[in-house]
Amino acid sequence: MSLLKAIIFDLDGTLVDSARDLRDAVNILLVQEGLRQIDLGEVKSMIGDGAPKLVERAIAATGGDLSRLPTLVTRFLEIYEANASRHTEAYPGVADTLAGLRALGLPLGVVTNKPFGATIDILEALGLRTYFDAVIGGDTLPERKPHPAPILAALKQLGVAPEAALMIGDNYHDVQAARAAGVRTFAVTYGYSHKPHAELGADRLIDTMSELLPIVANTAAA
Ligand SMILES: O=C(O)COP(=O)(O)O
Ligand SMILES: [Mg+2]
Repeated sequence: MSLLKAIIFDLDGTLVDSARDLRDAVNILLVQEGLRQIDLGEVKSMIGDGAPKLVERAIAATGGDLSRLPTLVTRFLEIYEANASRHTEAYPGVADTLAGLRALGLPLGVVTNKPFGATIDILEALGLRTYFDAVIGGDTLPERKPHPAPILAALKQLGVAPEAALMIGDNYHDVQAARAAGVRTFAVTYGYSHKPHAELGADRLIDTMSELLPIVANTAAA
C-alpha cells in the first residue's frame, strides 16, 4: 500500500453494531402506526442508506402509508436520537485499533449516512469521539454515500489528499463512494452488507478490525 496519511471509517456495521437500537426505535414507530414489528435480521437488511431510507423500507415492508413518510421520518428521528446508544456497542478490536492508529500519528475520520447528532452521541457514549478529527453525518451535506462528497469533505478537514487515504466500510455504498472519491477501500466481512462481501469491489476484506493495525503498521515500516 502506498503512503497512507489518513483513514476514514464508516460507522454502522463497521465501527459499531447499532442494529438493536435502530430496531427498537423503528418498532416504537411501527406500533404507534398500528403496524407489525420487524426483527433484527429485517432491520439489518434496511440499514445503510440513512434514516429516511430505513423508515421508508420499514413502512413499505409492513404495509404502511408511504405518503406520510416525511412525518414518520421526523418522528423516528426523535425516538431514535433519544436512545441511540442504549444497546449500541463497538465491534471487537475497534477501540484498541483506533488508539493504535492514533499512536502512529494517523488522522482519522468518520463518514456515515447516520444523522450527525446521533453519530456524535454514539461516539461519545462509547468513548470513541476523541479519536476522530472529522465527522460527517448523513445530514451534514446535501449529498450522502454513495456520493463521494462526504468523503472528500472529511479529507479536506483532515488536510489529506484522496490518494493518501483509505476508507473502511461494510456496505457497497462505502466502496462506491470511496472509488468515486479516488480513495482505496477495505471492507469488513461483518456488518450489514446487502451483497456478499466478495462482490463489494473493495481492495481488501478484513474479518475483524484487529487486522487493520498490523497491515497499516507494516506499510508504514516498509
Ligand atoms: O444510518 C445508516 O443507514 C447507515 O449508516 P452508515 O453509513 O454508518 O453505515
Ligand atoms: Mg455501514
